[in-house]
Amino acid sequence: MFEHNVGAESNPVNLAEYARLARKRAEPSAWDFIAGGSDDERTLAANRAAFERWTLRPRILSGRDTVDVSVPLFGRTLASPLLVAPIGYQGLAHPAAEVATVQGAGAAHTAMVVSTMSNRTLEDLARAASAPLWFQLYCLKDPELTLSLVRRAESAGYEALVITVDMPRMGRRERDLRNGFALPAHLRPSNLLMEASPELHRSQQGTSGVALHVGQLFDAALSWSTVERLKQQTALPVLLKGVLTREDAQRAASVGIDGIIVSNHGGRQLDGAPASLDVLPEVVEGAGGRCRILLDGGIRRGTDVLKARALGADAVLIGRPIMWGLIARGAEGVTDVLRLLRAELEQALALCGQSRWTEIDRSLVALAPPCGGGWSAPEEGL
Ligand SMILES: Cc1cc2nc3c(=O)[nH]c(=O)nc-3n(C[C@H](O)[C@H](O)[C@H](O)COP(=O)(O)O)c2cc1C
Ligand SMILES: O=C(O)C(=O)c1ccccc1
Repeated sequence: MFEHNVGAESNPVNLAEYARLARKRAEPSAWDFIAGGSDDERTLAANRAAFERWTLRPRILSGRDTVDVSVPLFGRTLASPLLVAPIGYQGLAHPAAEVATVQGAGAAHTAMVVSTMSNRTLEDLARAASAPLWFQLYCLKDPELTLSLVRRAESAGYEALVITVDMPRMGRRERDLRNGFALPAHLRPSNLLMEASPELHRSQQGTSGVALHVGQLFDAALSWSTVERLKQQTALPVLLKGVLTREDAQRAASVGIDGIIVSNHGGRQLDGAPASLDVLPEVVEGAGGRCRILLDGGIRRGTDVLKARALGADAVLIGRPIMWGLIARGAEGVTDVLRLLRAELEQALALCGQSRWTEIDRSLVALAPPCGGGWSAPEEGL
């Protein structure tokens, strides 16, 4: 359905072309870590397939010639509904690691979520920022260490706390096991002041150093009481990332959680979990208007962003395509990926006869029989 070779080498015009460029440039085991999912990668594939099942219902003769994609969120207006998803170990993608991503996102006026597992300190990243930053928290076995990360994020000016709740342990990423993937010795989880564990850097076929490290560090018994305590301990808006059911959305709302990120972690955790888009409506229902709803997983086109909005998302996060931009072109690549996606979104909005992001509703989409073709980037590596 979409064949595109011309210009892909030098000047990508869409995210698929960035994927191709990045794949050529990346070190193969780093590419596999970034691109891969868990087990059979069914959930990874499902994220994309879900978008292909919806069509848009454009309305004609709207008489409107402006588009406004700004979105009010947690007391501030974001320039667009796109955010950079939290991604750990970005030193695998570029020597400047998260610094380049922060700069690239800033140039595109796009908010970014910084991972607990960044290769630069959260303070260094705050200094490099020119757009809002949120902090993504992995709850660690040591509750004092966890709380110290929250305090550091508050002091550095981060505007929201995203608690990732879908990784009590790391999914089995078979590409990493096959590659004996480990974090190269020159890279560190810089926010964690203690000595890095040797396991993290030990390459051994059949094991993942990153997964072993997660097993040592992360709270495998993470529970609602931990989340409720953290909510009481901070004045920042708190979001839960990794909610996929109505029941959990109801509970999150009832304990005062400010936002939910509907996510299956880009197909990297439970394989067999539903596509995030497919469960968006039930999560919206469960939250009952009490939380803001964000979504990530498989967003590759402006029209995907529009579909997520029509089904109830207030904003979306972009994961792997940011790494494609970073690998291909550093900070400028990140900016370009975000600009391309935003331009596609504005174009799609206008062609749908809409002028405001905030006014889009369910009537903009309809379920359609499979129309063939679809996303053809090599990210799945098949
Ligand atoms: C290489 C990589 C590292 C990631 N690291 C984190 C992380 O540190 N914290 C987190 O909450 N999510 C992490 N994620 C998940 C992303 O935030 C996001 O949920 C997912 O990538 C969205 O799907 P997409 O890549 O299809 O856009 C990571 C994803 C990738 C691909
Ligand atoms: O790989 C991931 O999905 C992820 O969340 C992570 C966790 C620990 C370190 C780096 C990335």
